[in-house]
Amino acid sequence: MTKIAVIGAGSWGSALALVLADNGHEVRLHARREDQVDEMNQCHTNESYLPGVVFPASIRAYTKMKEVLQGVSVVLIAVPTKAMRETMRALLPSLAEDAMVIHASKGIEPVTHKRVSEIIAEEDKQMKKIAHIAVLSGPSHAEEVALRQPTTVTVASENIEAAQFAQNLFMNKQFRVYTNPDLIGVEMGGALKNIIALVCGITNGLGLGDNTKAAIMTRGLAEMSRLGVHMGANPLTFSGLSGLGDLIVTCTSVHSRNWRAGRMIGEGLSMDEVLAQMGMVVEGVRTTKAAYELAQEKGVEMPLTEALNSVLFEGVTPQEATEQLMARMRTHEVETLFE
Ligand SMILES: NC(=O)c1ccc[n+]([C@@H]2O[C@H](COP(=O)([O-])OP(=O)(O)OC[C@H]3O[C@@H](n4cnc5c(N)ncnc54)[C@H](O)[C@@H]3O)[C@@H](O)[C@H]2O)c1
Ligand SMILES: O=P(O)(O)OC[C@H](O)CO
Repeated sequence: MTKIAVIGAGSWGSALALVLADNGHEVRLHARREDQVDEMNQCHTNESYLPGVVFPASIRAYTKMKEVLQGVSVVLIAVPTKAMRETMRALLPSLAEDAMVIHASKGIEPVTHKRVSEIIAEEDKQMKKIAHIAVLSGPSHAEEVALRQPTTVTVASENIEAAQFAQNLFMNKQFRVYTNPDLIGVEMGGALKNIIALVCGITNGLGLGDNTKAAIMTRGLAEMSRLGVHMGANPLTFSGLSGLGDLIVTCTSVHSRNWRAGRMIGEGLSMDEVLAQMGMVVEGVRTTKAAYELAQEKGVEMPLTEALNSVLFEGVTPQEATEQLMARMRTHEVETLFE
């Protein structure tokens, strides 16, 4: 039994806290709101994020970082990527030496273009409290994990023993965990699939069908892999759970916030209207900006990302973006064969 702090009591932090509590670990959950802490401790529910789910009574929630980190050497962080730096700054002073940090967030930071593990390492540069960083990623909607439906994910770390340690923490009969040493590939896949899910949602909102969806998912995977490999990822990682697997679950499920946000944009709502309606994080919006900037900087071709960036931030309509994509210069499908 391990004492684990889960930072972030939204959909994903709560669902993973439930998995860890099911496995007999002592789970301490950090929430920002006092009423959410009271709800979890007294009613064992989290109605604003996972309605209808009853959590194991062993999960204890706190608002104070110092309290949640008491006696803890393993921390799981599940907050939106944009909150990662402020979360690290809040937790580092109370974090134990040689701690292990596992994150479960799926984004890339605009401007710096950093992956989440890079943000965590950068924030720890002065204090040097973290021994190992790992990421947990893969096709996993919180709503289904909380119902204990069979789910598979990957844990990646540059240190394979750390990945195996995390695998053992989470693995159970309904939650199967694989390991992968390719931290870059696993993080890039998890972040970039959100862009492709937004595009799929937009085409559904436009009333387009399955041919279009298949095209976007297939060519989307091609451009995700192209950028990932350029950044140092193993190409095979993109055919695994954190690549293709997560692409399928995010592009085809009504649970996906990215897909739903895309659909509303396709139906004609503005991005501000959509984000106001969602009330939960839509990681793909900021990650589109980050990936677009990164692809431009590195000279990597990412037509779908570029098209989505033009819709989200440059006033191009979804219809115009679709026409522009279809009118692109003819090209080979598998580019490396002809180089
Ligand atoms: N929900 C899922 O099914 C799922 C699955 C896999 C990965 N993820 C990833 O997990 C991360 C968290 O997603 P989520 O679904 O739990 O989000 P959510 O919107 O459901 O909850 C976000 C949580 O982070 C907290 N938070 C802390 N600081 C914040 C800040 N500055 N701004 C906003 N929220 C802040 C919120 O209070 C809330 O508890 C994302 O990167 C997401 O891509 C989510
Ligand atoms: O709801 P989304 O679109 O943030 O996707 C949730 C998970 O990342 C699916 O694996």
